[in-house]
Amino acid sequence: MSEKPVDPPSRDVKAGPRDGMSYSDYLGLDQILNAQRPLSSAHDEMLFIVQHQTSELWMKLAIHELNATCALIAADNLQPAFKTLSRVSRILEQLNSAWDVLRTMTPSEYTSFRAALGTSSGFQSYQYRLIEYLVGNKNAAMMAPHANDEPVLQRLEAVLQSPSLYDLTIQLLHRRGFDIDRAVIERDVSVPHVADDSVRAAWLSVYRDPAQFWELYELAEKLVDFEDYFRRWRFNHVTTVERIIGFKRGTGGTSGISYLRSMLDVVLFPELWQVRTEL
Ligand code: HEM
Ligand SMILES: N[C@@H](CC(=O)c1ccccc1NC=O)C(=O)O
Repeated sequence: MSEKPVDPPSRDVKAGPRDGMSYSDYLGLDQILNAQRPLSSAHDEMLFIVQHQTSELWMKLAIHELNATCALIAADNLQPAFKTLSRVSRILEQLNSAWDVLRTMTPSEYTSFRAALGTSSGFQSYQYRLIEYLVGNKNAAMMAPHANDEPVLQRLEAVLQSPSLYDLTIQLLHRRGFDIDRAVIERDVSVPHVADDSVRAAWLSVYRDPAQFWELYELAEKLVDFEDYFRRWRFNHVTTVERIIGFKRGTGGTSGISYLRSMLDVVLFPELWQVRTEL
């Protein structure tokens, strides 16, 4: 019996001709695989570079999915928002597992090339800052490292001034009939949301009767999932840092461990955590 001929892959005519396009061309591997330029002869610097580059790629996807999630929630289109939010949590899981690779680097191995890093630091990751802003950890001061990069500054500023994932969720609660304080709906979105009784009361109603508010209940749990994974990322970071550089100051100019530990206290969706005590 002869085999059915395989159809050629479909082509997107908008993108123009692609004859002869290879795997490498499509993925831009020339750029990606030539972007590892160690500054020292230390063996482990390659690990350090690849670890950060892969993290930045996953962050790029997380931003793409978070932007989509925000638009979907604003449009009351919750089912697809659940999918994009789940994907973001899975990306964080990926980033969390990646710490296991970096943890194989000892303090002496890191010290052998740390000086080459100069004043560069993860503190200057604009994609990380975009994620923090998108999910509501707003702090205008964190734009300072990007003062000389106008396009990045504009992106950060736009997200800083836009409602976060949680602001949009609270607006959704309001649209679905919950009595949310006006001050919360009309708040200045460029600063972090502060826990509010009317929001907590709304979530309490949702959690007390999931069957009646199933979509909101599912959204709430997806948000808790996200924050849970994000907390794990922060914890993995601070623990790895302590293990590798102890209490040395950070290259980015912060106190290092004490600064990173203070970030463990950030609560993105406070009422969703508070409500648990009342159930
Ligand atoms: C040897 C490994 C690492 C060490 C010793 C380290 C150390 C530090 C320190 C000390 C800070 C505080 C800022 C400073 O003063 O520099 C920091 C911030 C940061 N690091 Fe790392 N880090 C490591 C790996 C990573 C990796 C793999 C990532 C992933 C992208 C990362 C992302 C960040 C981010 C985003 C911040 C800013 C955090 C915030 O402002 O809340 N770091 N890191
Ligand atoms: N802040 C780190 C340096 C560091 O980890 C780093 C340096 C350059 C690019 C990314 C980095 N990763 C996370 O902060 C340190 O103080 O050793």
